[in-house]
Amino acid sequence: MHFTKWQACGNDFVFINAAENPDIKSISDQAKLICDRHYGVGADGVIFILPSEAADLKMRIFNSDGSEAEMCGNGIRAFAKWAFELGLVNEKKISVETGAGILYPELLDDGNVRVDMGVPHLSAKEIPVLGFGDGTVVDKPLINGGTGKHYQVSCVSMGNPHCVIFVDDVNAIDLPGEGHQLEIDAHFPNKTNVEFAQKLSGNHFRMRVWERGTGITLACGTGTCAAVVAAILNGFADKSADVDLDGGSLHIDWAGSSKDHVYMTGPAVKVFEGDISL
Ligand SMILES: N[C@H](CCC[C@H](N)C(=O)O)C(=O)O
Repeated sequence: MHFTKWQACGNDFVFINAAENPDIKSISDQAKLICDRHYGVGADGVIFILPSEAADLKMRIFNSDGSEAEMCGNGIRAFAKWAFELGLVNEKKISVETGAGILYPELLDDGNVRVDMGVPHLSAKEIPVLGFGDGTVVDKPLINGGTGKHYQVSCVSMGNPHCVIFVDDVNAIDLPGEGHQLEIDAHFPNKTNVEFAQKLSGNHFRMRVWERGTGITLACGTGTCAAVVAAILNGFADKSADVDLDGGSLHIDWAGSSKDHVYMTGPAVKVFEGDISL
């Protein structure tokens, strides 16, 4: 099976063009093997490029544990560049059908990609999160069942669930130990991605992430969007922010109301192409 490997701020994916490999089910059933960094290609996830009746193209994303996610922010930037390179689209701004709705990535002249990520989802029901009431969930207490630590969490969905925690020093966090416990916390019926964010100055943040279904990654695009939305709602930033992740930086804009779209700008780079026998 032919694949193309992309990375976006170090979050890396095996891309598969369904036109060449139509048997999505048997391939996605092997996402765990494909993502294995010893026995497979090695990646944080597998992304399929598919035809769509509702948009220019359709994207499906599978985490390295084999679970399918609604959306991938770093992935959709690479998706847009690859689709254009393959000639599947002729415009630099395209529509992509995802589990988070139809989203609009745009190729910029500097090589970056700016994505209209749609609106953030803030009600407990949409995220989903249980036990925090039905209103907008912005800043609620949560006990980390694994360590007993008590965190104030901000819950935001970008189509996929995020639990954002603001701390004084992200480097002091035991990400392997705490990330997984929070990912599977009972408040999150669909589990959650976990972001630890630290305000550096002004609208500049540092963030580390434990991703649902993958674990620690060098960056998470939807997670960065969720963290900036939470920062703005908590009064830690206004309308835009630059976020430094382990693998690179992203710029996020959001005007601040639940009807305003979130915009993410960042890089995506093709690493190599190859073939794998499954
Ligand atoms: N692990 C995520 C999917 C990948 C999202 C992330 N890689 C991004 O860039 O948004 C989830 O299960 O919701």
